[in-house]
Amino acid sequence: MGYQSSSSENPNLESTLKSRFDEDRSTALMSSYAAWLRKHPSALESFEGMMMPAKGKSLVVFLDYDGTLSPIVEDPDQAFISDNMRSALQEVACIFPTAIVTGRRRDKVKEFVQLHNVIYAGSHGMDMLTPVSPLRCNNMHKSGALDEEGDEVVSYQPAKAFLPTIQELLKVLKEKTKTIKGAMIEDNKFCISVHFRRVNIEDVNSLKDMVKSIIEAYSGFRITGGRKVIEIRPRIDWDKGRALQYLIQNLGFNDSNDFLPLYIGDDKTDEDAFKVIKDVGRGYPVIVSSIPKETKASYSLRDTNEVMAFLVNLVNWKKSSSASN
Ligand SMILES: O=P(O)(O)OC[C@H]1O[C@H](O[C@H]2O[C@H](CO)[C@@H](O)[C@H](O)[C@H]2O)[C@H](O)[C@@H](O)[C@@H]1O
Repeated sequence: MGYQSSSSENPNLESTLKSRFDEDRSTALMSSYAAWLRKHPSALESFEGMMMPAKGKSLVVFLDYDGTLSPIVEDPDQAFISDNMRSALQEVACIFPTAIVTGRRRDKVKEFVQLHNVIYAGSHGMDMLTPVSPLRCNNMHKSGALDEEGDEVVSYQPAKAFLPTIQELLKVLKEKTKTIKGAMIEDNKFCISVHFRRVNIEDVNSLKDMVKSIIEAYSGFRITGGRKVIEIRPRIDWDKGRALQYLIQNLGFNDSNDFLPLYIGDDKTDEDAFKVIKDVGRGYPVIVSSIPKETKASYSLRDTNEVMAFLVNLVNWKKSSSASN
């Protein structure tokens, strides 16, 4: 029998095997992504067909923030939106009623986005200011809150009664999680995020257990998950799906068959909004993902660059369909 060298005796063999393994893995990933794409076609590649039913109807645009309008980054405070994305969004919002529905606090996202003609629904829709009159297209870069600017707004904050306990919880979480390096607590006003993106992998479960045991003492709260984040929210029947329904009604579209909701999001919490659109039976739930994922969305976009290209397409589509009428 011939002698067969093992990979540990032969570093070249080891690296050949590794690169073959990597190739095999990326081929497998590519083919599973291709299979997933058949079920959730690219909203860019399907754009023309997708927009056929939208001719003559009002499109209402809903967008998540992190992972949709801004790329995922290590530090949540550095999740800036690019100037190009801002311009695309500004144009979209000039044509279609547009809302950003985010898990973050409303004022924080408004500070990032800096557009005046967009509705901001913060804390997973638990903090909404909706305009009484249509949003203006001038003065897009005003940075103050709508009410401070003198515009009439309707405020909806279904979890207001939880604010004192949320403040108490913030203190407890900040104090207790100090022992876990990299853990970060974000105050999202009506909910709290405990970030573990920068926590050592071996400490993540301890952090999760710690948060779980703290929240067990607060029966009015529940835990949900996002991208390397534990989210703590008041136990009320409200989520991004309910926020979408509220906004549709508030914008005056509820009794009309002539509107189509479009919702683009990347996270588990966006699934509630996808479900509402699926239940309505018309409109466009679009997931942002570069890997196959269990989702209720009908269409997909790979990343924030594709989201931007899609928004630009929307503007051009509207301009050309208006010109041909
Ligand atoms: O509903 P969203 O707008 O998607 O907000 C969900 C959470 O987004 C932010 O966290 C995520 O993005 C961070 C910046 O890219 C990233 O560092 C973090 O790991 C992600 O989970 C935000 O900071 C959270 O408060 C939101 O709950």
